[in-house]
Amino acid sequence: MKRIIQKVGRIRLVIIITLVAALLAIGLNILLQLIQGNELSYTALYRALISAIIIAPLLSWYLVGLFMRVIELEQKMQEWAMFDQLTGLFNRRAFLHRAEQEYTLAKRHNESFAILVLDLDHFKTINDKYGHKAGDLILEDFGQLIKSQVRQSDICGRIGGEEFGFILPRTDLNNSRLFAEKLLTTIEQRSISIEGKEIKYTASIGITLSHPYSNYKINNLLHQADRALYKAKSAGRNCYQVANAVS
Ligand SMILES: Nc1nc2c(ncn2[C@@H]2O[C@H](COP(=O)(O)OP(=O)(O)OP(=O)(O)O)[C@@H](O)[C@H]2O)c(=O)[nH]1
Repeated sequence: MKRIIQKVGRIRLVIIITLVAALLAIGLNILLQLIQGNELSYTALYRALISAIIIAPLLSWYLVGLFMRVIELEQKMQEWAMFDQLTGLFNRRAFLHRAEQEYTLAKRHNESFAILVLDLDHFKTINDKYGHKAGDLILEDFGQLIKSQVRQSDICGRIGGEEFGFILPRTDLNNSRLFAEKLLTTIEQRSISIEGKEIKYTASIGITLSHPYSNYKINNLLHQADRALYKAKSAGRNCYQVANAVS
């Protein structure tokens, strides 16, 4: 039903239902008159047809509309369950789910992939200085920026307040470094205007790799990337570091 409504559209569906209702009304009326042994009354047929033509479009317009609203709400709920409202990226749960899928796939095909954890720098200071709304706007802006920077096959999500995770399939250390460098430069060049003030922000990144022969699970790999991120913060921020296990 859902697919039919989406494919046919509300107006066409209402016209189809009306035509079917009119035909049914005439058919049933003829059947009823035959069963009762009456002569075919054209006035009764005419009345049945008119009432079907009046009632069917109104009722079906209302019901199809109601059904479409339910479909829209269902789609919205699915989105809310998967995506972070502020950035439009995967939320933590969806990110971890997709990461596990990539992990299984990479193992099966004997491939490596990169895991990056990125954290916006001094975000508390930004919130304190410009207000929570400005912090939210930066997160929104960052979500847009990320979407323009990653490939369709990459997986990225907001895994904490101002922390983001990336899975780059079939990516080695060299290419992960290039990706991190490109991302940091793009972020650095970005500025957003809030109440006439130009605000700039930076980020720090931790990188690790998943090898097909290693037994590290996604959680272990995220911890490794987190530790590398911590090193990047200690190294002065606005930079990336690679986890000890792969550097
Ligand atoms: N505006 C806004 N702030 C958030 C959101 N989620 C987390 N934060 C804030 O992000 C800040 C994170 O602060 P810290 O963990 O101290 O980190 P930081 O200030 O970025 O410092 P470093 O990570 O060490 O560079 C806190 O003030 C949180 O309140 C959000 O959705 N919106």
